[in-house]
Amino acid sequence: MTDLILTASNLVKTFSQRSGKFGMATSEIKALDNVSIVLRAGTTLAIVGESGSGKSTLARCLLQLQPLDSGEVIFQGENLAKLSAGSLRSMRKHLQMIFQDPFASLNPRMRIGEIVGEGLLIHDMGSRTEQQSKVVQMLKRVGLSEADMQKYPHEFSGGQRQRIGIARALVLQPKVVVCDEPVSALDVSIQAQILLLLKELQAEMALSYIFISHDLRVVRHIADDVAVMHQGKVVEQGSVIDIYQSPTQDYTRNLLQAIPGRKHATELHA
Ligand SMILES: Nc1ncnc2c1ncn2[C@@H]1O[C@H](COP(=O)(O)OP(=O)(O)OP(=O)(O)O)[C@@H](O)[C@H]1O
Repeated sequence: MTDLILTASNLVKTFSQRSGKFGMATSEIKALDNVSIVLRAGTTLAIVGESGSGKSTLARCLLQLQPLDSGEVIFQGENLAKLSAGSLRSMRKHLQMIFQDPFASLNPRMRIGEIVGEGLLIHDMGSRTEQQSKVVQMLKRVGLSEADMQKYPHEFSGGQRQRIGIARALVLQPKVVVCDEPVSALDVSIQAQILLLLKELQAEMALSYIFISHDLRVVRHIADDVAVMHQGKVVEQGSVIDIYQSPTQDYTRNLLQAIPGRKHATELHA
Protein backbone atom coordinates (compact mmCIF):
# COMPACT_ATOMS: atom_id res chain seq x y z
CA MET A 1 0.00 0.00 0.00
CA THR A 2 1.20 3.53 -0.77
CA ASP A 3 2.38 5.60 2.22
CA LEU A 4 0.06 8.28 3.47
CA ILE A 5 1.74 11.67 3.20
CA LEU A 6 -1.07 13.70 4.73
CA THR A 7 -4.09 12.78 6.82
CA ALA A 8 -6.79 15.05 8.14
CA SER A 9 -9.09 13.76 10.87
CA ASN A 10 -12.40 15.13 12.10
CA LEU A 11 -11.87 18.68 10.88
CA VAL A 12 -14.46 21.18 12.11
CA LYS A 13 -14.63 24.83 11.02
CA THR A 14 -17.56 27.09 11.84
CA PHE A 15 -18.17 30.63 10.56
CA SER A 16 -20.59 33.11 12.13
CA GLN A 17 -22.59 35.25 9.81
CA ARG A 18 -25.09 38.06 10.32
CA SER A 19 -28.65 37.13 9.57
CA GLY A 20 -32.19 38.33 10.30
CA LYS A 21 -34.00 41.42 9.02
CA PHE A 22 -31.37 44.05 9.86
CA GLY A 23 -28.42 41.73 10.21
CA MET A 24 -28.86 41.93 13.98
CA ALA A 25 -28.82 38.19 14.59
CA THR A 26 -25.92 35.85 13.95
CA SER A 27 -26.11 32.32 12.67
CA GLU A 28 -23.45 29.69 12.30
CA ILE A 29 -22.34 27.84 9.19
CA LYS A 30 -20.44 24.60 9.60
CA ALA A 31 -18.15 24.90 6.58
CA LEU A 32 -16.34 21.73 7.69
CA ASP A 33 -18.40 19.22 9.62
CA ASN A 34 -16.17 16.41 10.83
CA VAL A 35 -14.15 16.05 7.62
CA SER A 36 -11.54 13.29 7.34
CA ILE A 37 -9.39 12.64 4.27
CA VAL A 38 -6.19 10.78 3.42
CA LEU A 39 -3.66 11.64 0.72
CA ARG A 40 -1.46 8.82 -0.56
CA ALA A 41 2.11 9.79 -1.45
CA GLY A 42 2.62 10.51 -5.14
CA THR A 43 -1.11 10.50 -5.95
CA THR A 44 -3.88 13.02 -6.55
CA LEU A 45 -6.88 13.30 -4.28
CA ALA A 46 -9.67 15.37 -5.80
CA ILE A 47 -12.09 17.23 -3.56
CA VAL A 48 -15.30 17.78 -5.49
CA GLY A 49 -18.65 19.35 -4.65
CA GLU A 50 -20.96 22.20 -5.51
CA SER A 51 -20.23 25.81 -4.73
CA GLY A 52 -20.42 26.40 -0.97
CA SER A 53 -19.80 22.75 -0.04
CA GLY A 54 -16.62 23.68 1.85
CA LYS A 55 -13.83 22.82 -0.60
CA SER A 56 -11.83 26.04 -0.32
CA THR A 57 -12.24 26.14 3.45
CA LEU A 58 -10.81 22.62 3.55
CA ALA A 59 -7.85 23.71 1.41
CA ARG A 60 -7.08 26.68 3.65
CA CYS A 61 -7.46 24.67 6.86
CA LEU A 62 -5.23 21.84 5.59
CA LEU A 63 -2.45 24.37 4.99
CA GLN A 64 -3.15 26.12 8.31
CA LEU A 65 -3.94 29.36 6.48
CA GLN A 66 -7.12 29.38 8.54
CA PRO A 67 -7.40 28.01 12.09
CA LEU A 68 -9.58 24.95 12.72
CA ASP A 69 -12.11 24.73 15.55
CA SER A 70 -11.01 21.14 16.08
CA GLY A 71 -9.48 18.14 14.35
CA GLU A 72 -5.96 17.48 13.24
CA VAL A 73 -3.85 17.60 10.10
CA ILE A 74 -0.86 15.27 10.14
CA PHE A 75 1.86 15.83 7.54
CA GLN A 76 4.83 13.47 7.59
CA GLY A 77 4.01 12.50 11.16
CA GLU A 78 3.70 16.11 12.46
CA ASN A 79 0.46 17.64 13.73
CA LEU A 80 0.56 21.00 11.93
CA ALA A 81 -1.63 22.80 14.49
CA LYS A 82 0.88 21.95 17.23
CA LEU A 83 3.91 23.43 15.42
CA SER A 84 5.41 26.72 16.61
CA ALA A 85 5.06 29.68 14.23
CA GLY A 86 8.70 29.24 13.16
CA SER A 87 8.40 25.50 12.51
CA LEU A 88 5.16 26.04 10.57
CA ARG A 89 6.87 28.70 8.44
CA SER A 90 9.67 26.34 7.52
CA MET A 91 7.18 23.50 6.95
CA ARG A 92 5.35 25.69 4.41
CA LYS A 93 7.95 25.10 1.71
CA HIS A 94 6.78 21.48 1.62
CA LEU A 95 3.10 22.47 1.38
CA GLN A 96 2.35 24.77 -1.51
CA MET A 97 -0.76 26.07 -3.20
CA ILE A 98 -1.77 26.83 -6.79
CA PHE A 99 -4.71 29.22 -7.04
CA GLN A 100 -7.73 29.48 -9.32
CA ASP A 101 -7.12 32.99 -10.55
CA PRO A 102 -3.43 33.31 -11.39
CA PHE A 103 -3.80 37.00 -12.15
CA ALA A 104 -5.26 37.88 -8.75
CA SER A 105 -2.60 35.80 -7.01
CA LEU A 106 0.38 37.38 -8.83
CA ASN A 107 1.59 40.76 -7.58
CA PRO A 108 1.22 43.09 -10.61
CA ARG A 109 4.21 45.20 -9.55
CA MET A 110 6.66 42.34 -9.32
CA ARG A 111 8.64 40.89 -12.22
CA ILE A 112 8.17 37.18 -12.95
CA GLY A 113 11.71 36.40 -11.78
CA GLU A 114 10.97 38.01 -8.40
CA ILE A 115 7.58 36.28 -8.10
CA VAL A 116 8.95 32.81 -8.80
CA GLY A 117 12.10 33.41 -6.72
CA GLU A 118 10.38 34.97 -3.70
CA GLY A 119 9.82 31.67 -1.85
CA LEU A 120 13.47 30.65 -2.31
CA LEU A 121 14.51 33.99 -0.82
CA ILE A 122 12.06 33.75 2.12
CA HIS A 123 13.13 30.20 2.94
CA ASP A 124 16.79 31.07 2.37
CA MET A 125 17.22 28.16 -0.03
CA GLY A 126 20.71 28.39 -1.58
CA SER A 127 22.85 31.32 -2.70
CA ARG A 128 21.43 34.09 -4.92
CA THR A 129 23.11 32.49 -7.95
CA GLU A 130 21.62 29.10 -7.13
CA GLN A 131 18.21 30.70 -6.62
CA GLN A 132 18.44 32.45 -10.01
CA SER A 133 19.36 29.26 -11.79
CA LYS A 134 16.51 27.34 -10.07
CA VAL A 135 14.06 30.04 -11.23
CA VAL A 136 15.33 29.86 -14.83
CA GLN A 137 15.18 26.06 -14.82
CA MET A 138 11.65 26.04 -13.40
CA LEU A 139 10.38 28.67 -15.84
CA LYS A 140 11.76 26.67 -18.75
CA ARG A 141 10.19 23.49 -17.40
CA VAL A 142 6.72 25.05 -17.35
CA GLY A 143 7.13 26.32 -20.92
CA LEU A 144 8.37 29.89 -20.32
CA SER A 145 11.78 31.40 -21.02
CA GLU A 146 14.64 33.09 -19.19
CA ALA A 147 13.70 36.41 -20.84
CA ASP A 148 10.24 36.16 -19.19
CA MET A 149 11.90 36.81 -15.82
CA GLN A 150 12.04 40.53 -16.62
CA LYS A 151 8.36 40.82 -17.55
CA TYR A 152 5.28 41.64 -15.46
CA PRO A 153 2.13 39.47 -15.01
CA HIS A 154 -0.04 41.62 -17.31
CA GLU A 155 2.23 40.72 -20.25
CA PHE A 156 1.05 37.08 -20.16
CA SER A 157 -2.10 35.17 -21.20
CA GLY A 158 -4.27 33.33 -18.65
CA GLY A 159 -2.64 29.99 -19.38
CA GLN A 160 0.87 31.47 -19.15
CA ARG A 161 -0.01 33.11 -15.83
CA GLN A 162 -1.09 29.75 -14.48
CA ARG A 163 2.29 28.37 -15.63
CA ILE A 164 3.91 31.12 -13.56
CA GLY A 165 1.72 30.15 -10.57
CA ILE A 166 2.84 26.54 -10.99
CA ALA A 167 6.51 27.55 -11.26
CA ARG A 168 6.21 29.68 -8.11
CA ALA A 169 4.77 26.74 -6.13
CA LEU A 170 7.05 24.02 -7.51
CA VAL A 171 10.39 25.85 -7.46
CA LEU A 172 10.42 25.12 -3.70
CA GLN A 173 10.28 21.38 -4.42
CA PRO A 174 7.26 20.85 -2.18
CA LYS A 175 5.87 17.46 -1.24
CA VAL A 176 2.18 18.35 -1.23
CA VAL A 177 0.51 20.87 -3.53
CA VAL A 178 -3.05 22.03 -3.01
CA CYS A 179 -4.46 23.06 -6.38
CA ASP A 180 -7.63 25.13 -5.83
CA GLU A 181 -9.62 25.08 -9.09
CA PRO A 182 -6.37 25.60 -11.06
CA VAL A 183 -7.94 25.37 -14.52
CA SER A 184 -11.49 26.65 -14.02
CA ALA A 185 -10.65 30.16 -15.24
CA LEU A 186 -9.07 28.83 -18.48
CA ASP A 187 -10.38 27.86 -21.93
CA VAL A 188 -10.92 24.12 -22.40
CA SER A 189 -7.93 23.64 -24.76
CA ILE A 190 -5.65 25.47 -22.31
CA GLN A 191 -7.09 23.45 -19.42
CA ALA A 192 -5.89 20.24 -21.11
CA GLN A 193 -2.33 21.63 -21.50
CA ILE A 194 -2.14 22.72 -17.87
CA LEU A 195 -3.53 19.38 -16.61
CA LEU A 196 -0.93 17.54 -18.68
CA LEU A 197 1.84 19.75 -17.30
CA LEU A 198 0.65 19.13 -13.71
CA LYS A 199 0.64 15.36 -14.36
CA GLU A 200 4.14 15.37 -15.87
CA LEU A 201 5.52 17.44 -13.01
CA GLN A 202 3.87 15.14 -10.48
CA ALA A 203 5.75 12.16 -11.90
CA GLU A 204 9.07 14.03 -12.26
CA MET A 205 9.03 15.60 -8.80
CA ALA A 206 7.15 12.89 -6.82
CA LEU A 207 4.43 15.35 -5.88
CA SER A 208 1.18 14.60 -4.09
CA TYR A 209 -1.77 16.76 -5.11
CA ILE A 210 -5.00 17.78 -3.46
CA PHE A 211 -7.02 18.94 -6.42
CA ILE A 212 -10.10 21.03 -5.67
CA SER A 213 -12.69 21.23 -8.41
CA HIS A 214 -16.40 21.52 -9.07
CA ASP A 215 -15.78 20.05 -12.55
CA LEU A 216 -15.95 16.28 -12.66
CA ARG A 217 -14.79 16.17 -16.28
CA VAL A 218 -11.49 17.70 -15.21
CA VAL A 219 -11.17 15.50 -12.14
CA ARG A 220 -11.38 12.21 -14.02
CA HIS A 221 -8.28 13.20 -16.04
CA ILE A 222 -6.08 13.95 -13.08
CA ALA A 223 -7.26 12.22 -9.90
CA ASP A 224 -6.54 8.81 -8.42
CA ASP A 225 -8.96 9.22 -5.52
CA VAL A 226 -11.98 11.44 -4.98
CA ALA A 227 -13.68 12.86 -1.88
CA VAL A 228 -17.15 14.24 -2.55
CA MET A 229 -18.19 17.16 -0.31
CA HIS A 230 -21.73 18.29 0.41
CA GLN A 231 -22.70 20.89 3.01
CA GLY A 232 -19.41 20.67 4.84
CA LYS A 233 -19.30 16.86 4.97
CA VAL A 234 -17.41 14.27 2.95
CA VAL A 235 -20.35 12.16 1.76
CA GLU A 236 -18.38 9.69 -0.36
CA GLN A 237 -14.70 8.84 -0.79
CA GLY A 238 -12.93 6.30 -2.99
CA SER A 239 -10.93 5.63 -6.13
CA VAL A 240 -11.88 7.55 -9.30
CA ILE A 241 -12.97 4.30 -10.93
CA ASP A 242 -15.28 3.34 -8.04
CA ILE A 243 -16.79 6.80 -7.68
CA TYR A 244 -17.41 7.23 -11.43
CA GLN A 245 -18.60 3.68 -12.09
CA SER A 246 -20.61 2.95 -8.97
CA PRO A 247 -21.34 6.00 -6.82
CA THR A 248 -23.22 5.08 -3.66
CA GLN A 249 -24.76 8.50 -2.91
CA ASP A 250 -27.56 10.28 -4.78
CA TYR A 251 -25.63 13.55 -4.43
CA THR A 252 -22.63 12.04 -6.28
CA ARG A 253 -24.90 10.52 -8.94
CA ASN A 254 -26.44 13.95 -9.54
CA LEU A 255 -23.00 15.57 -9.85
CA LEU A 256 -21.98 12.91 -12.38
CA GLN A 257 -25.18 13.30 -14.36
CA ALA A 258 -24.54 17.04 -14.62
CA ILE A 259 -21.39 16.40 -16.71
CA PRO A 260 -22.19 17.57 -20.24
CA GLY A 261 -21.84 14.86 -22.88
CA ARG A 262 -20.95 12.29 -20.24
CA LYS A 263 -19.95 8.96 -21.70
CA HIS A 264 -20.51 5.57 -20.20
CA ALA A 265 -18.19 5.04 -17.23
CA THR A 266 -16.15 2.34 -18.97
CA GLU A 267 -15.20 4.81 -21.72
CA LEU A 268 -13.86 7.30 -19.17
CA HIS A 269 -10.71 5.34 -18.63
CA ALA A 270 -10.16 4.17 -22.17
N1 LIG B 1 -14.71 33.86 5.79
C1 LIG B 1 -15.97 33.38 5.81
N2 LIG B 1 -16.92 33.94 6.59
C2 LIG B 1 -18.19 33.43 6.63
N3 LIG B 1 -18.60 32.36 5.92
C3 LIG B 1 -17.69 31.77 5.13
C4 LIG B 1 -16.34 32.24 5.02
N4 LIG B 1 -15.65 31.43 4.14
C5 LIG B 1 -16.56 30.51 3.72
N5 LIG B 1 -17.76 30.71 4.31
C6 LIG B 1 -18.98 29.88 4.11
O1 LIG B 1 -18.60 28.51 4.31
C7 LIG B 1 -19.26 27.67 3.34
C8 LIG B 1 -18.21 26.91 2.54
O2 LIG B 1 -17.52 27.85 1.70
P1 LIG B 1 -16.30 27.44 0.73
O3 LIG B 1 -15.82 28.69 0.07
O4 LIG B 1 -15.33 26.64 1.51
O5 LIG B 1 -17.04 26.50 -0.31
P2 LIG B 1 -16.54 26.03 -1.75
O6 LIG B 1 -17.04 24.64 -1.91
O7 LIG B 1 -15.09 26.25 -1.87
O8 LIG B 1 -17.32 27.01 -2.72
P3 LIG B 1 -16.81 27.73 -4.06
O9 LIG B 1 -16.61 26.62 -5.05
O10 LIG B 1 -17.95 28.63 -4.41
O11 LIG B 1 -15.56 28.45 -3.70
C9 LIG B 1 -20.14 28.60 2.51
O12 LIG B 1 -21.45 28.58 3.07
C10 LIG B 1 -19.50 29.96 2.68
O13 LIG B 1 -20.47 30.98 2.55
